[in-house]
Amino acid sequence: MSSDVRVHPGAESLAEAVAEALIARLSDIQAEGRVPVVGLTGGTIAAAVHRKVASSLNGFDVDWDEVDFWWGDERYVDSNSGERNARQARRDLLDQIEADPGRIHEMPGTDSGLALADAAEDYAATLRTEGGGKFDVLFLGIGPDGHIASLFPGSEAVTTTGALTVPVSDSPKPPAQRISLTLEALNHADAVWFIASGAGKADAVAAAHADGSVTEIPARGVTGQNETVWWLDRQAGSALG
Ligand SMILES: O=C(O)[C@H](O)[C@@H](O)[C@H](O)[C@H](O)COP(=O)(O)O
Repeated sequence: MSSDVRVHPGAESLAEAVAEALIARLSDIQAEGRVPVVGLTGGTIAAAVHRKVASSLNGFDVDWDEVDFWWGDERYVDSNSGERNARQARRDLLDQIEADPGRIHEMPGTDSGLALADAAEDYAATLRTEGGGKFDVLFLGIGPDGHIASLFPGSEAVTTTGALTVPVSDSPKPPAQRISLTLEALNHADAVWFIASGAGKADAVAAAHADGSVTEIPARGVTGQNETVWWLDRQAGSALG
């Protein structure tokens, strides 16, 4: 896999660099007269990026009312649960920048009353009808096992084709029930920005850059249509050759 690897000294400088790059990208897209589409992820480094975006003075360059936000995966729990990726993103970013509620496209929670499979299908339908899916920037955290979104190694979800979303009922990382975009859907993104920090990610990052099975290391299976960037801190990049 050929991709752009950008290594920063630590989590703080990494989060700051990613935040500034996102702001610049969104501002450029708006200058072209388009509404940018962003795919968010969960995790600690994503939360740090969200806080940096919210506190950046350059954030004034972006018209935040005119940005669409989606998620690559979500935990299938109550939509008010603190476990939700969306809850974290709202608290650290979306509420701070006063994003347009009509442009925040959360995955359903259990309080929707939908069965897991129907909830996954519901999000796929929303992606189709509301023009999502063609992300300008799609963020992906990576797990120490090489998972991205809620596509875990060896799971059926990794090999699902012909669908935008997949219900995950047996996630090895709690909670067990999740909704994830499929590899096919993730691969529609214009730019894919992987973000990883800390020594615990070093082996997964190196494995993602090595040839081999995508089922074994799902992170091997996603590249942007135009750009793939691995945003790392020094520790996360320490096992790259
Ligand atoms: O739903 C989840 O469990 C998380 O979203 C998860 O997929 C996360 O993105 C990665 O594991 C990286 O997380 P950290 O940055 O916290 O290690």
